[in-house]
Amino acid sequence: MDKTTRIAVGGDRPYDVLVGRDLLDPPQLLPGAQRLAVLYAPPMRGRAEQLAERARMAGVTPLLVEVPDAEAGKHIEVAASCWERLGAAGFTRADAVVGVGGGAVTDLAGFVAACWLRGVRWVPVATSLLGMVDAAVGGKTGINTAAGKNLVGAFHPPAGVICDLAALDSLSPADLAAGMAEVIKCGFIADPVILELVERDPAVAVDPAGPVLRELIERAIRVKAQVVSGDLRESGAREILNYGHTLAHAIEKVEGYRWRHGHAVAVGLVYAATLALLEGRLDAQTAQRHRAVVGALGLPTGYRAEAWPDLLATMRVDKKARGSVLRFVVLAGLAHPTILEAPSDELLHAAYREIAE
Ligand SMILES: NC(=O)c1ccc[n+]([C@@H]2O[C@H](COP(=O)([O-])OP(=O)(O)OC[C@H]3O[C@@H](n4cnc5c(N)ncnc54)[C@H](O)[C@@H]3O)[C@@H](O)[C@H]2O)c1
Ligand SMILES: O=C(O)C(=O)C[C@@H](O)[C@H](O)[C@H](O)COP(=O)(O)O
Ligand SMILES: [Zn+2]
Repeated sequence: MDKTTRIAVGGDRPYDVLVGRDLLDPPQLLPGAQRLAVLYAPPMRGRAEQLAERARMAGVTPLLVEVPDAEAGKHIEVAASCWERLGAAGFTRADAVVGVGGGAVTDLAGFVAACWLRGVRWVPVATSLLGMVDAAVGGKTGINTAAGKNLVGAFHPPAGVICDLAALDSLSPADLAAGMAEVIKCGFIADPVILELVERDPAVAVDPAGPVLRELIERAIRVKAQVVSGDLRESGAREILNYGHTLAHAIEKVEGYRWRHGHAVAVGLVYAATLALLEGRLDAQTAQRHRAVVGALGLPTGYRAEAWPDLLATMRVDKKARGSVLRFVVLAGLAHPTILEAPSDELLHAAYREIAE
């Protein structure tokens, strides 16, 4: 039997992230729950049904709720339809929500739970790499709107997080690579050992059957757990987890949410490094390391030149902006994140020209 790792997340409402194989028991994390709404998208139907069966065996009544896959599920109308289902089933504050899937489904499930009766318990069962290392941990929940990515949401910590490594066996190579973008983000902002493990052999690093991926997952979760333990509501330190995301979210919006989040983050990391290099804050070697690691994972390192005006306009509604002042997370050195306040449009554009295709 494979061992389960427990990573503690602190704060006012502490919980554990469980990392292991064949973990399918959210009711254990939800004592007293009588009903569980199990939200899932079609690719994870089998896993959701298995989980529902396990809940039934534990004396808990499951309500299976299928939602559209990926970003199509992070929509107010989908959330509203979930609330209708909870209402029809008479969900009370004793009951709970479980999201089984990638980051999109767990973001939606957390948001549905955050708003129902002003907040019921929830557990994300992360099935994608990105979900395990990032989306399921930390209590940020939300949906997209016409105005932008994740602009509506709530901070609502889960009762616990389940990362079932067995799920990764069926994840596509493109989604594995997307998850690696958030893993290396953690390497650049806080844990350079992550970068060394990836650089040693990128193909081995992303192999779910190999010896390295689990260590990378646990390292990335520890970085996130440590940051959010001290700053759930992103009043300061948590902003470092947004490294690469100012441009990434703009690319996602310009692409109509058809790009993978992790792919957009990959471009955003290279952009943020270039910005810091041109501003004189980051050395050329560390900036170049971004491009090399991102490229070695088969992730994109640039974006369309002609998209710049749209990207700049979208970045102005980034959550880190204050009034008309844009703010970027940039590195002043490896594992030394800082905030770049009010960069000029000339600097922003010059950095973009370096990554434009
Ligand atoms: N809340 C947060 O802190 C946070 C952090 C990072 C990202 N996010 C959000 O997470 C989302 C991205 O998550 P993602 O990369 O997991 O994308 P995703 O949820 O869209 O999943 C990608 C695809 O993989 C499929 N999938 C998931 N698990 C699978 C498995 N085990 N086998 C086969 N297919 C599987 C999904 O059904 C989907 O088609 C974005 O919406 C992003 O904004 C949130
Ligand atoms: O948890 C955080 O904080 C992050 O910034 C992690 C990001 O990887 C994630 O994509 C998050 O959803 C972005 O948050 P947002 O507040 O910019 O929407
Ligand atoms: Zn992200």
